[in-house]
Amino acid sequence: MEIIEKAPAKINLGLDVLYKREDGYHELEMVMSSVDLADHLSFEPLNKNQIVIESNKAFLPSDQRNNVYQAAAIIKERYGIDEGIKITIKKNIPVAAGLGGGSTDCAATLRGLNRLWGLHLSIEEMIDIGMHVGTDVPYCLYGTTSFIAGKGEIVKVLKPMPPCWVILVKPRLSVSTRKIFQQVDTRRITHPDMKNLAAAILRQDYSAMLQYMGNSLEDVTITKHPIIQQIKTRMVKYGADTALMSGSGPTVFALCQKQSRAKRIVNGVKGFCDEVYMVRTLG
Ligand SMILES: C[C@](O)(CO)[C@H](O)COP(=O)(O)OP(=O)(O)OC[C@H]1O[C@@H](n2ccc(N)nc2=O)[C@H](O)[C@@H]1O
Ligand SMILES: Nc1ncnc2c1ncn2[C@@H]1O[C@H](COP(=O)(O)OP(=O)(O)OP(=O)(O)O)[C@@H](O)[C@H]1O
Repeated sequence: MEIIEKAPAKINLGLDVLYKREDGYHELEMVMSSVDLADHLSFEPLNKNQIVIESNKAFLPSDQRNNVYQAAAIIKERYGIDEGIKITIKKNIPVAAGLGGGSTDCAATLRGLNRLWGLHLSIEEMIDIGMHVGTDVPYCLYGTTSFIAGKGEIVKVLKPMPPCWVILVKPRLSVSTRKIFQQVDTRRITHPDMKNLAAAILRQDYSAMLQYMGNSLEDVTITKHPIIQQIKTRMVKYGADTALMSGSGPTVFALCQKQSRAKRIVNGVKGFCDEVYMVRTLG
């Protein structure tokens, strides 16, 4: 029997870093949503008691460095599963981009193995395993517009964000989330208002949502990579309602409501950046 799971990319409509915690991580408040750009994972039983990872991207690790491998290994150990598994990842989400690719693959693996092995794991158990792999995994397990707090483990589902077009632009550079957090000085960064952002989404108020969107990490990443600011400026010039960096970057996303305008933005950034996606929000 083969099982398929879809793993959608996330965007940060908002990200605020409150303070550095004693455990070295940062206390966050975020609002995340998912878009219809997704990896596809398939799960097949193996005769040998092994975890085998295959993917369409040669540069992705296939051993314990892969988030998918880590999730499968924890499940096998915790629940004493003596069965082998082959997991094939069709990677469509850009890697190390701020779009949560590794975390969403991990969440899809928890869902897939839960089904395949009939484990009946609760969402709390899956969140507990997921937090050992990545702090965006709890959100990805829900995968629907949410307010997130703590290190990433507290998820409060909101309503779906008001539907619109999302244009994703990934400049040709990779950003280390850990290094960006190391450079954050919480007294000097901006602190976007996540509670009002969540309230705007609950009211389905598109213009208030735009007003409260913001990302505390943007200035830190832009200082290292000014091209991110150039992409933002270009997208607004071509008609975006707003343009913001996702996560720790470097991907920038723009929002707009009209398809014709979304196409104009895509044409305006193509040539400047070659990795451009025009997608919809997920309901
Ligand atoms: C910045 C975000 O993309 C926002 O969505 C995520 O919080 C990052 O999630 P991720 O890519 O799954 O990253 P993780 O592997 O969990 O964390 C990478 C590194 O970011 C830093 N980190 C992450 C989350 C957090 N609440 N505080 C932190 O300081 C830590 O140094 C950690 O080692
Ligand atoms: N299944 C996977 N998909 C993508 N990256 C993976 C995976 N497993 C491990 N990695 C590693 O994780 C690192 C970060 O990749 P990922 O795409 O998750 O970053 P990201 O989009 O910036 O995440 P976030 O937005 O949560 O910070 C890369 O160096 C990559 O090699």
